[in-house]
Amino acid sequence: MAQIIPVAPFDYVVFGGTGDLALRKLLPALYHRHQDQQITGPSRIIAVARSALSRDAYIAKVLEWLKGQVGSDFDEATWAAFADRIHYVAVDATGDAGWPDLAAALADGGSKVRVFYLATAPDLFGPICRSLKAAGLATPDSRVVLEKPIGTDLASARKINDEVGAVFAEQQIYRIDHYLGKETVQNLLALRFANSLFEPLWSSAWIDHVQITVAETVGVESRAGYYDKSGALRDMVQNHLLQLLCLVAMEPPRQMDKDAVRDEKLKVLRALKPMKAPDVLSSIVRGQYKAGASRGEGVPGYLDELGHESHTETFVALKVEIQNWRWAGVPFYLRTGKRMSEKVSEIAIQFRPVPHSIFPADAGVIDPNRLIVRLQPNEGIRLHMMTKEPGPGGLRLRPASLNLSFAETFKIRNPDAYERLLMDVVRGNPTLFMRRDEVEAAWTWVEPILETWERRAEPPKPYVAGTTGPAAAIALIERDGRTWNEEAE
Ligand SMILES: NC(=O)C1=CN([C@@H]2O[C@H](COP(=O)(O)OP(=O)(O)OC[C@H]3O[C@@H](n4cnc5c(N)ncnc54)[C@H](OP(=O)(O)O)[C@@H]3O)[C@@H](O)[C@H]2O)C=CC1
Ligand SMILES: O=C1O[C@H](COP(=O)(O)O)[C@@H](O)[C@H](O)[C@H]1O
Repeated sequence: MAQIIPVAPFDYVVFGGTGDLALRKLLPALYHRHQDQQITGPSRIIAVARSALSRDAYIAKVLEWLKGQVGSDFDEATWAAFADRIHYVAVDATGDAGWPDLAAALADGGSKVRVFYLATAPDLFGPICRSLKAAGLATPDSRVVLEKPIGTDLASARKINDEVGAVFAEQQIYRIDHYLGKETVQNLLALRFANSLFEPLWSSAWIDHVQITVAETVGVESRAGYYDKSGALRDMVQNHLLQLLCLVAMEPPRQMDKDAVRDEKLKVLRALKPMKAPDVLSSIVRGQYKAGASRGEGVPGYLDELGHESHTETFVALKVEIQNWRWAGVPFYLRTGKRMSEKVSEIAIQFRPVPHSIFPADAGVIDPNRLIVRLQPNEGIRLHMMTKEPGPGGLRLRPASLNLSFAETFKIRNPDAYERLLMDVVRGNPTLFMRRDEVEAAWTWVEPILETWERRAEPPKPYVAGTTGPAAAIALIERDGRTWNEEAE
């Protein structure tokens, strides 16, 4: 049984409270934390949105979504107590309406931790923060959580950071990247820094290359409006995939502390080899899904869903290099896409072959070791090794795996990333959140790619929905004599 340490009583003010993110992720995460008795005393969730809704109507909406999201963890008694914590205030973030009501709701809050979670479009972050200040609600101890995306390029990210920074000090600002809250992503830190086994091997001396894959089976569906202005590079690579890369590649931080960890990640981002125009053409593949099949059912293409022509990429594969002593010459292959053959997020560390084989040729081929960190689904860690095939006579080598399945080992529900992150904000621990300089360093690296794409105005390569992406992505890695890890679980 995991140890649950209750957090101090809080007022969580969720802007965008009627939105998809709040209803699908944030409220269910808070429900689970409440159910596990981590949320204490008079803690409240104050949902804020434009719609004129009564508290009862909002609670009914939450209930409808929650049942679908938490499944068998739903129970009436827990829900009744959780619903008591929920309040709703209609506020227009870009106008004057509703702010006095929010101030009145917070006035009887007592001395609780105050968190403003901005689950809205990022162009509202500045106006919301200014209004919070004008209404006297942004106290020196309160915290603000910024959902991704933080801007669409470096200039817009800086503008948002400046606007929010004019109201809140950096230590009050929590820029969320929910991948950092995933259990297996934190396990990557445990794997690297709570075991002495891997660190001596963790460099170009022993590692041939690294692959990071985040594949989804879903299409863009109801988020097409947002997604078409974003694309896979902005939506997934600039944040989630680069954060994963940082955790694989960073030097050991001196301690698990907010600045020690974020300083090391920042060094990696700054060491990424810049993508000049020729590199963009040779090292990156953009794709867009056409109609196909997903889990046995026909699905439309991206353009059919969107209803107009678009060059936005729904898939991207990149070969990335890190210019430092540890990683010189070790390619990091990243890929992410929508409407892929299966939902899988994993990191594959491919070790170098043995320097010399002592075995006769008929013993079989010696596959180099491969370490797979599976982020989702079937979270766990697998180490592929060579073993001797059992039996007398001769000596034949066979690949086999050491398999650590988290579900089988720990037998507890795998909490959603938001559960941990929402509680970390209340605890005042920003280690698993992005600092301003990290976000801006990531945009600095991504921006020349976007500029090259814009200048060339080439359409992305088509791929059939339900496949592993465009053929050019396979060629990207095979040109180097390597292959994507597609092994089945
Ligand atoms: N959905 C997801 O899975 C993820 C979303 N994000 C990001 O989070 C943000 C929110 O996403 P999502 O929930 O999907 O968006 P939705 O469009 O579903 O929700 C937007 C929310 O913002 C509110 N809102 C809009 N304008 C105003 C305004 N002027 N004043 C007050 N409230 C306003 C809406 O209120 P009302 O309904 O009353 O108009 C609604 O609650 C986006 O930036 C998105 O990119 C990030 C990661 C994942
Ligand atoms: O931030 C985002 O992440 C989701 C994928 O998250 P996961 O936890 O389901 O792996 C992605 O679908 C979405 O487009 C993106 O904005």
